[in-house]
Amino acid sequence: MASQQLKQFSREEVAKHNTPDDLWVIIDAKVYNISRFKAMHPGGLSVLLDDEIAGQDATEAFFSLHRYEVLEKPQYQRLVIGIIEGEKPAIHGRIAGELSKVPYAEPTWLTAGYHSPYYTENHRQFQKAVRKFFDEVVYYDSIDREADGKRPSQSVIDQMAALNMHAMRMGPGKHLQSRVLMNGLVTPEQFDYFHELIITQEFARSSLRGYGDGLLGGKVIGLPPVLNFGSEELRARVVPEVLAGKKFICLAISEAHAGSDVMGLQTTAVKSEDGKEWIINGSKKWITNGTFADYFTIGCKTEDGFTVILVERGPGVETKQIKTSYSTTAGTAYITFDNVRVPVGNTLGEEGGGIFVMLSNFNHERWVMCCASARSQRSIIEECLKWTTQRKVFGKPLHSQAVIRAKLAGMMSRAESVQSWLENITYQMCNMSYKQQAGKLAGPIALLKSYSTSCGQDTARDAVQVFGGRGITQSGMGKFIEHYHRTIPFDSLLGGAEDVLADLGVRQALRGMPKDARL
Ligand code: HEM
Repeated sequence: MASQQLKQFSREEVAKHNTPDDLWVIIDAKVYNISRFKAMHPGGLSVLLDDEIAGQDATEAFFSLHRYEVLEKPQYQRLVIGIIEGEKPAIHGRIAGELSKVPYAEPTWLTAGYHSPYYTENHRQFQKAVRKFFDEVVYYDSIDREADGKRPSQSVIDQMAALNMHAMRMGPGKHLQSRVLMNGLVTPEQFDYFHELIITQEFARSSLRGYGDGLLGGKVIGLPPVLNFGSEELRARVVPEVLAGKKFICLAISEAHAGSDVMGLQTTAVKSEDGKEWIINGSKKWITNGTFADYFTIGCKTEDGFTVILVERGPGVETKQIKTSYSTTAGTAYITFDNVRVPVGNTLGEEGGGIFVMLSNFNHERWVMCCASARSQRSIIEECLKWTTQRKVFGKPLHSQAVIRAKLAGMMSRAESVQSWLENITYQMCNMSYKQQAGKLAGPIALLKSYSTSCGQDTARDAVQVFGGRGITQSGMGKFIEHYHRTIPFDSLLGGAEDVLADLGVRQALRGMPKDARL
């Protein structure tokens, strides 16, 4: 019910209702009758009967123990019986599509009064529309699916397809040609890596981690080899249905036997006697979206070395769910291939040229992960700033403690540095060909990925300290901190382990050392 239609009460009137059988409280100007609810209150009865709560203004006490969303639930909305005369509710929760005013909760380009050389007016309009879409369409599905572990709802996938969001998540390129993007807000020619960064960051902001990967993360990494190295026939058949969200694809490289050591993989592909088919045997592990994928972009050992092949789900392909520390909505799978026959035309790139196919894929994949990591860190800062402001210790807000402020300083500095470096690299990507990117950016992107995920891990650890027990509790005030802390190791492993990537970055740099340089 709108505030103006509510019955008005004076604070003196509310104060009279302070007994177990007749119990009212005021929260943010609204009057709640909790006489019947008190017995069901998850926090117990006694806290509600306290002299400072019963019949009193419990706003501060309430917000130091509950998230705003508790008040939004229909079963609790029903407890509202009126409003304090002459007052209006002043506190709000999430407002779909809006920018946050909490410091550091948005990157500087989205913060009032700050400037950026990278983003145009078109990027700004695009960001607004994308945020509104993710807040309205994705957020609640993300919470529900993360909880029940089912794959992202097809209705969300379809709504994204209608805006050509699946195509945009593949970055700029020919696959966008003649598509209407975001209801025509950006043309395929205008669409650049900053538009893609916006999609990835808005998505990371409004979805939980397992869901984030579940919502076609496999396509983001599994489709590029088809797009860039598949035959025309294969592309014409596979790409449209995947970008329409009708069929699902995943990238299957790592195995129980090997991960970063791609040459140590044991899945084999041998040619049939007539040379027309590959016969594939082996297994793959930790494959995102594998449980529901129709297509598998897989790395195999072949006579000439390492070859990437597109396999379609069919006889001999079996997928089993792996339970990881995030939800099964990501569809993480163990996959077995037993004498799977695939036309040789499904080879992606040259036979024996799989390493090149993989390497050219890695840059974009890792950059996407950096976009998401930078954005998730900000969401954690927002949670921490709100919590340390509303939580009182020794009669003062939690942030009055210097040790807490020191943790916040670390979080803010890390998020800002990751975003600034990311935007610089994104700008380079906008001005380089795909080939130039492979040559010049493989090192910097590897270093940035390693740096941003290690920043994320530091921020997760600090946030748990700031939230205390709530930071390890799956419901209530710290639920997003618990989730972040539990799932952050994914960021630091997917797309290359942190240490391996840091080393790759240095080795790439050393390759560019001038021979005549001396101290
Ligand atoms: C309309 C009024 C209220 C409603 C609908 C309500 C609802 C809830 C719900 C749903 C929870 C558990 C969910 C969660 O973890 O967030 C909870 C926990 C709790 N509530 Fe309330 N509550 C109300 C008022 C109050 C008030 C006035 C106090 C007074 C201090 C209070 C104290 C607590 C405590 C101590 C907990 C346990 C918190 C924890 O486990 O960390 N509640 N309440």
